[in-house]
Amino acid sequence: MSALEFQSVSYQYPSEDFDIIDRLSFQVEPGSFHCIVGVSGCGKSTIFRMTNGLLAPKGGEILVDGQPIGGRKRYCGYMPQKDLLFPWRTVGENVALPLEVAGGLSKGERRKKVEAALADVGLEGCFDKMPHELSGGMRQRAAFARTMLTGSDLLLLDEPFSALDFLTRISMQEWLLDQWQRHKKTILFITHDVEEAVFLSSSVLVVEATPIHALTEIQVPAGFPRDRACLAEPSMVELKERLITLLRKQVTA
Ligand SMILES: Nc1ncnc2c1ncn2[C@@H]1O[C@H](COP(=O)(O)OP(=O)(O)OP(=O)(O)O)[C@@H](O)[C@H]1O
Repeated sequence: MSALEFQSVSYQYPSEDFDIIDRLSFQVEPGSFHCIVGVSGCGKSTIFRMTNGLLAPKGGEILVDGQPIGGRKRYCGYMPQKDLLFPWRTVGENVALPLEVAGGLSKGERRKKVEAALADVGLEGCFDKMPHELSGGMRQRAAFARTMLTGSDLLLLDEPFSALDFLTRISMQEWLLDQWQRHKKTILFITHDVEEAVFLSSSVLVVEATPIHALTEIQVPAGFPRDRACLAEPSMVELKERLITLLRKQVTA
């Protein structure tokens, strides 16, 4: 059974006169890691907003674990481009939000779970800090811990590392692969960075044209676990060039 399936899904923004998503079908296998790449404004985030239920499709069906998403809660975790930690809440209170929304746990039980989630992302001792006291990479890890506490097996990460400096970014990529392998989640990850896409993905999903009618799936030849040295392998360099060519075609079309 697929972790996520789009069955002929369409979407039109009310202010536009065309479908940005046009009868799109694709499937994602459980436990896979796919980066979605495509030029700016092609509709990548729209796919996420429909998957997480923020936007209702005009037609078609979206299934998570074989069940339509309509009326369901907490079937996916979503991390938007900005970390969106509330500045007036401590880091721990921010990370505890999904548990508060779900209900059923005492304050003490919530704190225990959040402390464990913070330790898991390397932020032990940060519960009582304020978000502005954390570095960019630490904030992203706190946001990721919050996404993990939704308890969902499907995670949608929208350009989570785009605002980070290069060195923080590459260590966050390695950290994320480690988290993915340990927790066995299904991850969809939007990025504009072709090297990031190749390094992280089991296969890359390319948006070649808007309206989006299909995603072109391209397998990444390197296996897991992998380290950055694999990026220098001829097959990986070739893949990066292939992706750049595909994306440039769209820019100049
Ligand atoms: N609320 C809205 N109303 C009307 N049009 C919108 C709305 N939100 C997005 N759009 C348009 O829909 C298109 C797709 O937007 P979307 O955010 O999905 O693109 P994207 O591929 O994620 O872009 P980027 O890579 O720049 O984040 C864009 O042209 C955008 O201007």
